[in-house]
Amino acid sequence: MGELFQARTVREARELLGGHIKTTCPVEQVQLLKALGRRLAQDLVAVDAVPGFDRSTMDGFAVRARDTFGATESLPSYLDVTGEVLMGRDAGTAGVVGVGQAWRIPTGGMLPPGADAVVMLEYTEELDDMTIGVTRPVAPGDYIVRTGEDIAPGAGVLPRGHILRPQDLGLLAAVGVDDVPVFMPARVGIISTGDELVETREQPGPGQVRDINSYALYGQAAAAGAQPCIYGIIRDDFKLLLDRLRQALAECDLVLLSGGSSVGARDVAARVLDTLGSPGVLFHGISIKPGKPTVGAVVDGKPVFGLPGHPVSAMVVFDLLVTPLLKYGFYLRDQLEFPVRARLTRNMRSAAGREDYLRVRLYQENGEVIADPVLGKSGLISTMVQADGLARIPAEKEGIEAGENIEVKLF
Ligand SMILES: Nc1nc2c(c(=O)[nH]1)N[C@H]1C(S)=C(S)[C@@H](COP(=O)(O)OP(=O)(O)OC[C@H]3O[C@@H](n4cnc5c(N)ncnc54)[C@H](O)[C@@H]3O)O[C@H]1N2
Ligand code: MOO
Repeated sequence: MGELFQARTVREARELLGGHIKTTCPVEQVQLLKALGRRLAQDLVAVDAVPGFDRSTMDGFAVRARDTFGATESLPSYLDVTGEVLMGRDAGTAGVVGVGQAWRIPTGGMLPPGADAVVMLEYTEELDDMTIGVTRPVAPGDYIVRTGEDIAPGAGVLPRGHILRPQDLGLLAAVGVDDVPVFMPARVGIISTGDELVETREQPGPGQVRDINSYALYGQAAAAGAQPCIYGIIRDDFKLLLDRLRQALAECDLVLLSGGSSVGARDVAARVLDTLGSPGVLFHGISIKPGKPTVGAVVDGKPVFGLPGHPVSAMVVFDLLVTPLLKYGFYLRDQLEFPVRARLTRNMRSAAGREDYLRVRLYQENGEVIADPVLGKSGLISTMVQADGLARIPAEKEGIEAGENIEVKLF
C-alpha cells in the first residue's frame, strides 16, 4: 500500500460498516442471576401488576381518610380499632374498615377494603386497645402504593437490546421472569502483528517489545460483553497473517488485527484484509487523532478491523468503532456517547476537520468536574492507565481553551 489513504469521519466509517455487517446474534436463555450485563433478545412485557394489591408504605392504621379531616393534636379524631392486617395475608376476607374505624397495618401490608389511606403510627395516640386518636389528617391515597403503580400489567418493561443492570434484575424478579432471553456474546478474535513483538512471559531483546494490544483489546472486548479469543502474535508476513485471519474469521463473529495498519512498506493489514473476501476493505484511515491509520473491512458479513499498532490508538478506535457493535449489535444514533461535561485545565490545539481524543484525569473542584489532559504519545500505555476517561474535541473546532467545557466519557 503505497498511496495515501482517504480518511473518513467516524460517522462515515460507522455507516460504511453498518451497511455491510450481516451477523445474526444467536439467542440463549439464562437464569436471572446470570443475566447481569447481558443484552435482552426480546421486548419483555409484564403479565402481572406490581404490586398486585394496594399496600401500605408505613406502619400505622388503615383508615377512611374522611374520618381524619380536621384532626389536630389538641382535637384528635377518635377511631375504633376493629381489625389488624397481617403481613403477607389477604386483608380482603376479614371484613371492611367501616366509618369511624381503623385497622392496624404494617409497612407493606395489604390495604383492607373500606380504607383509602394510612395514618402513620407517629400521628396516633393509643387510648386503649380498642381506640386511637389521630392527631393529623390524611388525604385519600396517603401512604399507599396502588395496585400496578410500580408496573402495570401488560406494560412493556424492558426493550430488546437493553443491557441488563442490577435494577433491571430486580424488576424482572418482580414480574416473575426467571429465565431471560439474551443474545449470545459475540466471539472476538484478536491478532497482534509485528516482527518486534514477544510474549508477556518473554524477556524482550534489543528492538523487541512485549505484546500489549492483545491484552488491552481482550480486556475491552470482555468489558463490552463479548467472548474474546487470542490468536497470538504473527510476524509481518502476508501469508502467515492471511492464514491466521482466515482461521479467526471462521471461528469468530468479529476479528481485530492490530499493527501493520499504516502506509509503510511492511504494513500489510489493508492488503491482507482486502484479500480475505467480499466486500473487503471499506475504508483505510479515519479523521481522528489518535487512530488515523485504521482499516475497516467486512468479510462475508463479519466486521474485521485493522487497528493501529500504537496501544492508545488501538484502544481509542476500539472504543469508538468496536464497543458499540459488541454492546448494542449496531451503531445507535441517539447514543449518549460522551455524557460528562468537564472544564478543561489547559489549551489543547487540534486540526480542523479532525476529531481529537484526549486522555483526561477527572477531579472535582468547587462543585465542578475538571478534566486535566494526560499528555503523551499514543505509544505510551501508561497514559491510558493514568487517565479516567476520554474527551473529544469535535472536528469543527481548532482546539479548546483552558476553562472551556469538553465532553468526556469514562473508561
Ligand atoms: N510515515 C508515517 N508513519 C506513521 C504514520 C503515518 O501516517 N506516516 N502513522 C503513525 C500512526 S498515527 C500510527 S498509530 C502508527 C500505526 O502503525 P501501524 O498500525 O502500521 O503499526 P506498526 O507499525 O506495526 O506499529 C506501530 C507501533 O505500535 C507498536 N505495536 C504494534 N503492535 C503492538 C502490540 N501488539 N503491543 C505493543 N505495541 C505494539 C509497534 O511496536 C510500533 O511502535 O504508525 C505511525 N507511523
Ligand atoms: O493515530 Mo496514531 O494512531 O496518532 O498514534
